[in-house]
Amino acid sequence: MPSTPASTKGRIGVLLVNLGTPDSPKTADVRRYLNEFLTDGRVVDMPAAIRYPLFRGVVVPLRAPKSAKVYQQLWTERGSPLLFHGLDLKKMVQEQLGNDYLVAFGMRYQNPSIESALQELRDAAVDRIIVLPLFPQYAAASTGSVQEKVMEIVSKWWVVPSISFISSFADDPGYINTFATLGKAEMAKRNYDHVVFSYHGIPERHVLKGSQNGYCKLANCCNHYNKNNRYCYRAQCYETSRLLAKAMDLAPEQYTVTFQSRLQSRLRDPWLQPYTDEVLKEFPGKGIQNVLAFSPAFVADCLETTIEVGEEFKEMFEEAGGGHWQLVASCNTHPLWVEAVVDMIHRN
Ligand SMILES: C=CC1=C(C)c2cc3[nH]c(cc4nc(cc5[nH]c(cc1n2)c(C)c5CCC(=O)O)C(CCC(=O)O)=C4C)c(C)c3C=C
Ligand SMILES: [Fe+2]
Ligand SMILES: [Fe+2]
Repeated sequence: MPSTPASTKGRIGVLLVNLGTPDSPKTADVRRYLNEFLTDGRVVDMPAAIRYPLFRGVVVPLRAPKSAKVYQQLWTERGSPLLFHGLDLKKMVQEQLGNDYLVAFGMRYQNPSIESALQELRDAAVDRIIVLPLFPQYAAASTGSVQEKVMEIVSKWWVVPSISFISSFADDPGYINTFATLGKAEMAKRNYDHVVFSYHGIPERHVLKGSQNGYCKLANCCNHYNKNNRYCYRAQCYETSRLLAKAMDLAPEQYTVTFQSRLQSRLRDPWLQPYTDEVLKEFPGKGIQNVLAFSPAFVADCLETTIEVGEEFKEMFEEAGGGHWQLVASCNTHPLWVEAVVDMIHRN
């Protein structure tokens, strides 16, 4: 008989998840990635009988070669930034959390898959699993899709462990402090006339579908983040912006909240507005010459930050007569961000 009873407590599993990225910037790999991404019913919420033939047969074949060119611009020696920042974050969070925890990293689309990351935790017989989708603001198309995938996988396990989800962290003090610190460092280098908080867009329809008891009407309802719009993407984007502005001592007239990356569709369904590309073209006419741009919907640099905000918007701003456009780097593996993630896990 052992002198002390063995503890029944195992390690705590932590699953960090980001969106996903192609395995390489080759058209074939980009096509495979887009096929998986854009046939997800939470991303493109059309009936499956239309979605699959339309996207696999028309949209993705047309888009893949163009997207591949952009991914070629983004690619580094270490591959896609979204992937290597995620793997680096996982390592650093593991070091900080210590041996009582086991941290795994997965992507919603492509590799490393959520399935492989969950299997790592299962093999280690973790006691319970904390899932942190790396999306600060809740969207059914991003966070919701990760939650659905995790539940689909574990529902097939014979023993289903206790699982908790950190569904959003739009107002998390550590997340806000990381971006504010990065922003202040840029502001110390030069004077800016205006700040833009540019979030990934989603169709307006997605916000309305998630509206509880019809509370959200894409108007002032989103101005205050409260129990009625707890999971409203738009309300959370405004709340993040307000908190960032407060942390950087910005008055309301010194910043604008905008939405980027809308998928142009012939159906012309509206996405969240105002659109970043339209707003920035009006800045020079208003005497705004120096703009500091944040992309707070992303905690790791990726195609949407480095290329869209850092290069494409910069070019558009300059063509419209603007002076200096500067992207604030994302949280990536900033020590404050690693600490913020560790705190969120500890609090869970
Ligand atoms: C912030 C979280 C994200 C939400 C919400 C989201 C919604 C969403 N996205 C598309 C279409 C595309 N997004 C693409 C890239 C992309 N999207 C996110 C995050 C969210 N998307 C990230 C982190 C990335 C970058 C990935 C990388 O590899 O760096 C792309 C691919 C690029 C391109 O071809 O333009 C598409 C397409 C839709 C339709 C959508 C809807 C609800
Ligand atoms: Fe996206
Ligand atoms: Fe609202």
